[in-house]
Amino acid sequence: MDLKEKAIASLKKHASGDAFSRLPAALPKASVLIPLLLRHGKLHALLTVRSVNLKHHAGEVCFPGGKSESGDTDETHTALREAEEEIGLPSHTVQVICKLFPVLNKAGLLITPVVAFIESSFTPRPNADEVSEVFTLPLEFFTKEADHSCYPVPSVFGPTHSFMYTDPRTGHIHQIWGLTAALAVTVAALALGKKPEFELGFDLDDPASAFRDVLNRRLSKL
Ligand SMILES: Nc1ncnc2c1ncn2[C@@H]1O[C@H](COP(=O)(O)O)[C@@H](OP(=O)(O)O)[C@H]1O
Ligand SMILES: CC(=O)SCCNC(=O)CCNC(=O)[C@H](O)C(C)(C)COP(=O)(O)O
Ligand SMILES: [Mg+2]
Repeated sequence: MDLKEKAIASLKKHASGDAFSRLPAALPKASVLIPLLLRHGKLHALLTVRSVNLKHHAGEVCFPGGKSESGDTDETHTALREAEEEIGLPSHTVQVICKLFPVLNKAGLLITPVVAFIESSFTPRPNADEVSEVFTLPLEFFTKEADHSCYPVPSVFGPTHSFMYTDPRTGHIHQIWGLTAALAVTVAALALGKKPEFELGFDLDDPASAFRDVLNRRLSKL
């Protein structure tokens, strides 16, 4: 099996399917698309830098995504629609792999991560109202200790991860932390089938139970 097929098989084992579609309907929902691509024979992930003019998370690094709208048929539709709006990613060129476990953020938004492969040749067209920059980086970056640090503040699971990535194309230094870092670390570990050099905070063979525990704990506090 090649790299991509291996990643797909491994990610699919952790698909949440529709196990969470019966959560409290009143919860506001959002989706993020975690776009993977092959570049120079390696798996890469695509991230965006949010416009400094946004009300929430201004200037922060995140995956394409946003809040669910009434016309969306499901979480995947939300993720694809948002990615098309934010970076001009045509939905029909996207190979959706699976949905992962939803996470509840501090604002009470239930966020479903949707993992997908996009074409290696994709050229982003960022919508300047929402996105100031788009970059890709090797997924294995999120398994390495070199540019990683940890804050003893609880995040999605375990402590808050933070990475400093220097983009060799632009020289820009991006901080990737919090929710986005937690998702990147999870997808890197699952897709590459590799434990990170730092403490992951959950069992790589059974991330579902860790995610379910975190979600139930958060839901019980609502
Ligand atoms: N055309 C537009 N111009 C400026 N901001 C927009 C916009 N469309 C959406 N937004 C804002 O962009 C943010 C992300 O939206 P979405 O959920 O669709 O990704 C939201 O703001 P905040 O994140 O500041 O609340 C939303 O209000
Ligand atoms: C809660 C944290 O961890 S903040 C730390 C770093 N920032 C992030 O990880 C960005 C997290 N936010 C997002 O991904 C988006 O705002 C999201 C919650 C998906 C909503 O999308 P939208 O703001 O409408 O387009
Ligand atoms: Mg958005």
